[in-house]
Amino acid sequence: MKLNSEARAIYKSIREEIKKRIQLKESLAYLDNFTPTNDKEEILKRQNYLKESLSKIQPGLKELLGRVKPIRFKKDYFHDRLLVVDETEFEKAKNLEICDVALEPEDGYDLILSTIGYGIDVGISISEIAPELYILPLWENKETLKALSNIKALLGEKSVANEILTKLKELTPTMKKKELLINLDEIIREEENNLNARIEERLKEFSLTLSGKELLEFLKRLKDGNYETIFSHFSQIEDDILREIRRSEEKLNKLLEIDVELFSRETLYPVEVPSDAIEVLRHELEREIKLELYLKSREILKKIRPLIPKLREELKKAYELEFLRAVKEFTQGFTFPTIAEGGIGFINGEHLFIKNPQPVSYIIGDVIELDGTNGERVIILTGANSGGKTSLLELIAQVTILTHMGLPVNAEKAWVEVLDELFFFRRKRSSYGAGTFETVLKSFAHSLIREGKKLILIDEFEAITEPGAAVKIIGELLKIGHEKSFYIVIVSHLGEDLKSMLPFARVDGIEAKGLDENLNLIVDRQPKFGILGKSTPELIVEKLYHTKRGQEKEIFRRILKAFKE
Ligand SMILES: Nc1ncnc2c1ncn2[C@@H]1O[C@H](COP(=O)(O)OP(=O)(O)OP(=O)(O)O)[C@@H](O)[C@H]1O
Repeated sequence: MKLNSEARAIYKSIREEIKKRIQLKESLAYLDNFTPTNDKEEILKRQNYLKESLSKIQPGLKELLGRVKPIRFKKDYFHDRLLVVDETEFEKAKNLEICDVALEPEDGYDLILSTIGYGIDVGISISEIAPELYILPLWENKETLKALSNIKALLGEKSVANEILTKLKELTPTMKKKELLINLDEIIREEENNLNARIEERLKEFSLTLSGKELLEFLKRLKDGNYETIFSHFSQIEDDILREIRRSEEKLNKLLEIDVELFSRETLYPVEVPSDAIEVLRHELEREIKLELYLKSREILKKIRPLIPKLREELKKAYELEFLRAVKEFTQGFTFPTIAEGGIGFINGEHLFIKNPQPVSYIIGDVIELDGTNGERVIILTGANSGGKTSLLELIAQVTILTHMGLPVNAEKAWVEVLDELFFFRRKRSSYGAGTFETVLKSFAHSLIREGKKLILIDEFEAITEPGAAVKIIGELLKIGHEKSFYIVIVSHLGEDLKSMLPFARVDGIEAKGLDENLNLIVDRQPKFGILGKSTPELIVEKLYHTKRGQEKEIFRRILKAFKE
């Protein structure tokens, strides 16, 4: 379906409304499947798809879908492993571009994999050589897997995400160790501090026990040359310290699943783990964890590999679901229009961007029957200033565009004919120069050229030229439009003149009903069909008559009287 630039702006604002409700970037692409089309079958297909899918959307989905993140299995090069193969396999192995390949084992690798019995036995496939490529993204996206599983549960369906999560649990101890490795320094230094604090405590106690009577006893033994007891006394504290060191070491060994003497015994206070010892340990642990991670990943991948395509499907479905959820949120209270022949009509349409709008019913053509209408295709919309004429044109455009997108529309009921083109011409407030007049006139003429089914909405054209000329121009344009069976709604204050020129046209009027208790205009946004809209000057005069005093009041009384005669 073709839209001119201002109609396109309305389409864009509708798209924006849906877009801003979509939480996942990956769901945005689905919007492109709903561009306005003049293909009736396609519209009906979209309607059927939405009717079925929107009914599945439930309130709890928003939060769950918001937690879905893309799971990307990206190819990587593993510098930590060497694949040893024989000559016949060398090319094939190299072409995988996943890790170094050699004919003989070499030093400097954490993992040696081989097809010819040098290290861990593997076949030449990515899932055997680097199973982490699949397993790590899944592990890192456990939240997404949980969300997918809950989404499916909410829809009463089974999810492979659940199965994958169960299998991934086998990786938990290895991953915990990996976590510990990141904080290895802090863990060791913390234990070191604890240990030194405990030793300090012991030393303090020890010095206290030396005071007083015991000190005299000590001196006596010293005089007697009885060094043994003195040594035994001091070695007791040494034993105590060594016991504390072992306690700390056992704690660390248990935590890190190792068996090493970490603390140096050379100085007993303060004790310290030398930095290079930590580095050696880190390296050792890294190798161990890598191997463990590789082996477990391989094991898990064997079981879940067949589930990955289904998982991809589920993710795609989740993106689609999020798109549908946003559409449902946006179209709350809307209805699917009936695709009909003979024009555009709706009951209780509500403007998308006016807060608490008054619902308006309208008809162009003979798609439905409303009192006061007679199947007219060309309509002149007249009426009170700020009555809602522009807003009604916008509402007609919104209903038309939504229909052609295949979406439900913002009305209680609607009947819309499939159109080839939609034109919307806004009133150009900014300039009244000849340039503007010329361009506007050209684009009006342009809208009438091509054949096809068209809806042309024009907002107050006379604003850019003098009323006399406007009647002639508009009159002629509308005649051409009528001859070509286009649907046209034009906002104009020249209703009376145009009506006498164009017997085929209907003149509708939006009217002010009167003044409220604060003397503000009460406008009935619902146009009266076939009735020229009274403009509001009379009500303004009435307002002034009521609010002014003395001589001024008298003037307004006389004007008001003139209106009533
Ligand atoms: N159906 C509606 N319900 C509630 N408010 C509305 C409705 N239609 C229009 N309005 C409000 O009325 C005001 C005037 O609307 P609009 O600009 O469409 O009037 P207009 O008749 O085109 O005015 P003008 O005579 O200046 O061209 C706007 O603030 C709009 O939000």
